[in-house]
Amino acid sequence: MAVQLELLDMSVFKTGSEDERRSFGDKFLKSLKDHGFAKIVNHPISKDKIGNIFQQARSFFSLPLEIKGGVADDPNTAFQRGWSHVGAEKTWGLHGERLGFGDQNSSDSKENFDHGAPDDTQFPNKWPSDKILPGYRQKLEEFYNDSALASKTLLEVLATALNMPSSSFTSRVALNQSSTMRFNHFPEVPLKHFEQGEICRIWPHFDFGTLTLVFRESLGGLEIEDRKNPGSFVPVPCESSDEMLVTVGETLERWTNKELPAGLHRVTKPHLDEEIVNGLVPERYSIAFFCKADRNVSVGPFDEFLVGRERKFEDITAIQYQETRNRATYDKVAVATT
Ligand SMILES: O=C(O)CCC(=O)C(=O)O
Ligand SMILES: [Fe+2]
Repeated sequence: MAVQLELLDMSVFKTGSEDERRSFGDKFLKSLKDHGFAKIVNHPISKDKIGNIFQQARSFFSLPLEIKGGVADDPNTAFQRGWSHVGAEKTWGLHGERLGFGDQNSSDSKENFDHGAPDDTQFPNKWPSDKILPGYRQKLEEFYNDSALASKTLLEVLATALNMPSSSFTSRVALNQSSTMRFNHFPEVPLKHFEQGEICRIWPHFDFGTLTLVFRESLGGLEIEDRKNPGSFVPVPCESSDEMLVTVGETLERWTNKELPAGLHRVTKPHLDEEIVNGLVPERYSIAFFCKADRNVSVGPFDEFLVGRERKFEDITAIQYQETRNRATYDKVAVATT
């Protein structure tokens, strides 16, 4: 059975009263606490912008392999930049063994394109030339900035709902150094590969950052852990193309000493039979904005969450944490950078 998360209406931050904003914050916190996820509508990123950015994703992935290869990601660096071919990422490496899914040869049945902050000189972005994809870079940079702003608003709302100063989380993402925007493309696959347990579009994982904003089209496939039955997954259908799904990532789990546990999720075949066409699972696209802590900030628990409670996480910097997670995803040694 699918989970129906309440649709939270963010227009209250434009036109609503103080009470409506507080009520949004309380519901947002409850949904994140109970499920690790929340669904938001009437957020600041317009339907047109979302439609346009999916168009950009389609244009990029339909380029010939040799052009995509010209902006290939280097898995030895801490942050992903550019194109990762189908099978490059092995999300299985993060939790597959513990959860008993797949095996160590299981890679993700997807290709992706990642970019970070427009002005990042430490891990520069990789762009296809403007002659090949006119306006691609500009549109993606705009979407990155819009998403960074929306994430900051949500982090402020969340801190306020937790009775903390509103800037508690945003002051740790203020340099906007580490957030990443990702285009995912899941090519068409025979259904039988899913049924035989050979593949997953993305194996069960937690995102690494604070909050993730996910944009999807209607085709299903995203499933979240059913916290009443740990280790089992339930679909979260996309009810409207401008809906934004917000995910609690590992950094927020660590900062709150597990007061807000991260949301385990995976991408697999759609749960509705009518979405399978002649034994084939159609191609699917999604877009994720991972709002991540600035590089030298600690991802250990805040003092507020340690009063009278056992410390669950060590104090390490966000960049060190990112390196360890990236290494597990690619099964390779990431270069140490500070
Ligand atoms: O495709 C989706 O719906 C979710 C994507 C996701 O979980 C990710 O990119 O980390
Ligand atoms: Fe994810």
